[in-house]
Amino acid sequence: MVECLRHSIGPDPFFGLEALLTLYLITDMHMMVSRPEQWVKPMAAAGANQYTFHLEATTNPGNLIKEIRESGMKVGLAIKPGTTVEELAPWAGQIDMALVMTVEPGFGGQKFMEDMMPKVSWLRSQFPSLDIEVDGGVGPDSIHRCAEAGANMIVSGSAVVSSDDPRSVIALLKNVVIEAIQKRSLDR
Ligand SMILES: O=C(CO)[C@H](O)[C@H](O)COP(=O)(O)O
Repeated sequence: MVECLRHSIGPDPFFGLEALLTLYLITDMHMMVSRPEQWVKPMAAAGANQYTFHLEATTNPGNLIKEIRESGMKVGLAIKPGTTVEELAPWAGQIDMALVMTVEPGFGGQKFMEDMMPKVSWLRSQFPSLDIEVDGGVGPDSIHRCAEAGANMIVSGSAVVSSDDPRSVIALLKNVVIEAIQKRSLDR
């Protein structure tokens, strides 16, 4: 996953992105930008596989979903902590991944917002096969809550890079999520 965050609106491209994307086989672009419409074609041309935009950043989510699909990418839809899951729900049947932010977009190292977990649980109960991602403050202390709530995709920055043993942190995060997925499928 590649995160793109811009604080100002301007004509400058994401310099060097194409070279970066060729290094990865699967890339999900998390576009924490205003006017996400303007980057759909450039990201598709650069080789992105999935384009995740913020519901708060567009006035026409339906049209943007269509544009992303027509550009040959999968669709991710993200919501900030202040946005309700009911606002995302009407689009859930048309997207590949819902991203529930557990910090305010901006920078890594923030505290995990546990009170976002009901959004994840609700989405999982309503959309059993939807990819649900959690992003922000996720690490060994919070991963169990995310996995139990139903997240099957995790973004973790600080917890991994600040560890003396990043490999074991990644393995732990992965195992907790896989175990929760297996448990859910047995319970069904
Ligand atoms: O996208 C973010 C903020 O904009 C995330 O919080 C970040 O990328 C993940 O880092 P961390 O695990 O340190 O919260």
